[in-house]
Amino acid sequence: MGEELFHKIDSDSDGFIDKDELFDFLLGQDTEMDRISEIFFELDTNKDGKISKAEWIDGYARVWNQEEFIPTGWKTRPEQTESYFKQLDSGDKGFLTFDDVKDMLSKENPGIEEDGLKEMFKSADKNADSQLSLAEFMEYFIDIEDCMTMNLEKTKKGLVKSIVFARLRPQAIEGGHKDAGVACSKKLEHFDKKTLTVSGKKYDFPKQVLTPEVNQEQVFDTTMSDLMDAWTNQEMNCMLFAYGQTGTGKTHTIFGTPDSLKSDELHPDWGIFPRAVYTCLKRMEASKIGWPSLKYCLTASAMEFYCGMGFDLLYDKVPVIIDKQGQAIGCNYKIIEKVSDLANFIDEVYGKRTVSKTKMNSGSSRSHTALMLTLHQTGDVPAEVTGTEDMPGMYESTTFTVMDFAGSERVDKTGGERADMTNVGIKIAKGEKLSIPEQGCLINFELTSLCTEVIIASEQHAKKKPYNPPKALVTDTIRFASATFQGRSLLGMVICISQASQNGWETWFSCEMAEKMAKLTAPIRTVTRHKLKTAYKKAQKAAAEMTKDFEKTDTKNKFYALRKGQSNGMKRYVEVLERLGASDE
Ligand SMILES: Nc1ncnc2c1ncn2[C@@H]1O[C@H](COP(=O)(O)OP(=O)(O)OP(=O)(O)O)[C@@H](O)[C@H]1O
Repeated sequence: MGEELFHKIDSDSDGFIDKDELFDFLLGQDTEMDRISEIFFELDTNKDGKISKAEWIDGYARVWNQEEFIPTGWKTRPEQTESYFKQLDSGDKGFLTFDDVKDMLSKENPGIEEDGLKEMFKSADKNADSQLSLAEFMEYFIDIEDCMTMNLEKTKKGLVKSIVFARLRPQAIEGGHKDAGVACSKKLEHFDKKTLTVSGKKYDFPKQVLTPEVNQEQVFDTTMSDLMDAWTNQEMNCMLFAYGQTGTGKTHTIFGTPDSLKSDELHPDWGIFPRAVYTCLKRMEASKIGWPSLKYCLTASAMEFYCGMGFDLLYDKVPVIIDKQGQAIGCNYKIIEKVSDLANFIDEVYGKRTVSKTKMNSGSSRSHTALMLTLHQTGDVPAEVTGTEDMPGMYESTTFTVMDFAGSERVDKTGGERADMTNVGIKIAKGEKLSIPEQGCLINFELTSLCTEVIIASEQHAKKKPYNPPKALVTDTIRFASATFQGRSLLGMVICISQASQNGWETWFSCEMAEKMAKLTAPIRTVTRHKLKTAYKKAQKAAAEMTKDFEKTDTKNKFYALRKGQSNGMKRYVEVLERLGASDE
């Protein structure tokens, strides 16, 4: 707890808490200015004007035994509210008595006498059993308005800007990310919390540079705060591009260590994906308290884009159709009820990915992977929300996609001859296998095309014109990702960067790409809400048609695998809607 809190307060992640950081944190907790100065003085034992981690760990418990600790955001982050409830619950009873909450109430309401605090307790204690259950505690204290607030950056025309971050990989002690002291045509010369300088060019596109010492929790809190809110509370689809040279830590950033995925409790090594699952499930549980008609189901799907085409990683790698809206049709999915359900999902996904050994990473991914978490929600929507009338049994689904892009690399690093895109195109058309340099060539082509699409989309939106992703001469990868540029999803991006001198060119390429992505401005749309029963009928009809199509298809027909995947995916979707009660009378 002490260490976790240290990182939370150390907002610039320089390894020290300075006075401003402590003030920022504690003023938010309603602590008096004088008391904050006293706390700072007490913790800064060597009086160098900053609190090191050792000083913090040493003094934290001492100081906070005198102060009751209230975590930041406990009223706006349901996932924090639960842990705060547990902290207050002396003796792990599973409920709170007046004595448990008395100090917290008096801190929150300075000047109110004990009788007044008792009145508050009574108001929260709905069933008058002198105990606050988690549900009662949340219902009384959670600030729904604040939960719904996002800080998206917008242009004057109201277009939403993409949210781009850079994460620096720690120096490796061996392998391709150990500094070999080799001069390269480009060089990472400097980085700080906001900028990166590569060969004289200063990049200021990152909303924040996540420096090497930044831990997994901080990466999630920083990069995902708005995306999580958009996805779980604001009816928006979200897409996070993870990009970087091979071995720079994309998989580490997305998933974290394999062992950590066995845990269902918050784990320090979890990457973004398990944290998103954990936070989403906690939020849904908390939402059910204030909104009893809510039912939800979280599903995970995965697609691989290899040789420009999409394949379902959860169903025999059958091809997936990307429709005109850039949506993947008929992907199979797994139901995720707890974080440890992800372990199997990830084993399956990453076991099936097309991986080649390159000089830089023994398990380098030479394909792009889309990992999709879809939150299906149904419930009665009250008139206060619709603005018109009560709408019973409504349904919506929002998807959070992580697009794990294979990195661009110079040919001499992948090991092989230089490839040419025309020959690559001919080979793909003939269905021939690509060599590693040819896979690299296609990857570079797709990444460059994506940047071009960002520029076109932003120009169109600035002119108040719609952007249409290209239909011809593009790969499925680009059609899928560029739907985001239309405003169908809120876009975030994390680029992972190596510090090693021999990787300067790749670092420069990553910065150039991220700089372009950061220029994206789009009119972000919310998803459409339907009646659950209507969505169910439509899905049943589509599943029946697709199954009929598939059953009529000969195994030798080139569309056999595709139709098999579609019919399976649609049947599974029908099952999800049934889980939500769509078939109940
Ligand atoms: N921030 C970090 N902290 C600790 N270890 C890291 C970090 N980033 C990367 N690593 C380690 O570096 C190695 C390579 O990282 P990872 O597999 O995540 O790279 P990648 O970018 O996904 O590569 P590829 O594109 O080839 O799949 C792993 O052993 C990982 O644990």
